[in-house]
Amino acid sequence: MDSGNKRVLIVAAVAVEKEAVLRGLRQNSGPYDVLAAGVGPVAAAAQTAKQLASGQYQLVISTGIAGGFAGRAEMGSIVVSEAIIAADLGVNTQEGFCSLAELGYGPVRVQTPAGLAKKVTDKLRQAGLEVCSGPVLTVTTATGTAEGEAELSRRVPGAAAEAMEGYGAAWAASLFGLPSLEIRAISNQVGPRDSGRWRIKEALTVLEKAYLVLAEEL
Ligand SMILES: O=C(O)c1cccc(C(=O)CC[C@H]2O[C@@H](n3cnc4c(=O)[nH]cnc43)[C@H](O)[C@@H]2O)c1
Repeated sequence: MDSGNKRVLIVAAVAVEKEAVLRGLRQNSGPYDVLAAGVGPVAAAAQTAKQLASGQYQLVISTGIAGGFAGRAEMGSIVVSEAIIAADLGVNTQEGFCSLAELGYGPVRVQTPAGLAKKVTDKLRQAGLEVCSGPVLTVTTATGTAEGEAELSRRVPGAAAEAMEGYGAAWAASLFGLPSLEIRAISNQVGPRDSGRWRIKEALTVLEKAYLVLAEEL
């Protein structure tokens, strides 16, 4: 991530995520700003757009913890987006889910520049982190059943993770003509709700490690 003379905006949802990112970046005054924008795509989009209006940025990163799809992203691993997809933006019909894109109302996907995704993935892997690069889904309702997980895997083959903000931040970035990326630490598996198996502290530690590695790149 060559920042040139422009800044990188890192958009987390909640304070503990923001703090983990800042610990990784060693709180120093590099060319980045870290926000806790709130939970969900609307909060992420609104806060990202507000911040980008200053015209100081070259890249937006949506970040935090996420659910991982089994067989793609296990607990304690990192997911780097190839694309950021609004996976539940559409209509449920008797024939099944129909996305906004299929209905002709515009995109539901923001592509991450391939070179950027590869560079970040390689860098994190070289540092010994377990990393998967793939589609990261944005949902407005977290998945809590095996059927829900199966349906999302069917809609987006190769889906690596689900979270609740990425598409909002990425859409705001695209309105300003900026590229975006999502970097998530996996705290739980997507599927039947079992909050006793969530590993939020561990995921926040992995998130911190990821930003320690990326600090030199930002
Ligand atoms: O209580 C629950 O069962 C529950 C299930 C999923 C998510 C939550 C949250 O309150 C977390 C929302 C927050 O964390 C991100 N996140 C982390 N894991 C997931 C997930 O599996 N699906 C969706 N979002 C997830 C999300 O980006 C929010 O910022 C509670």
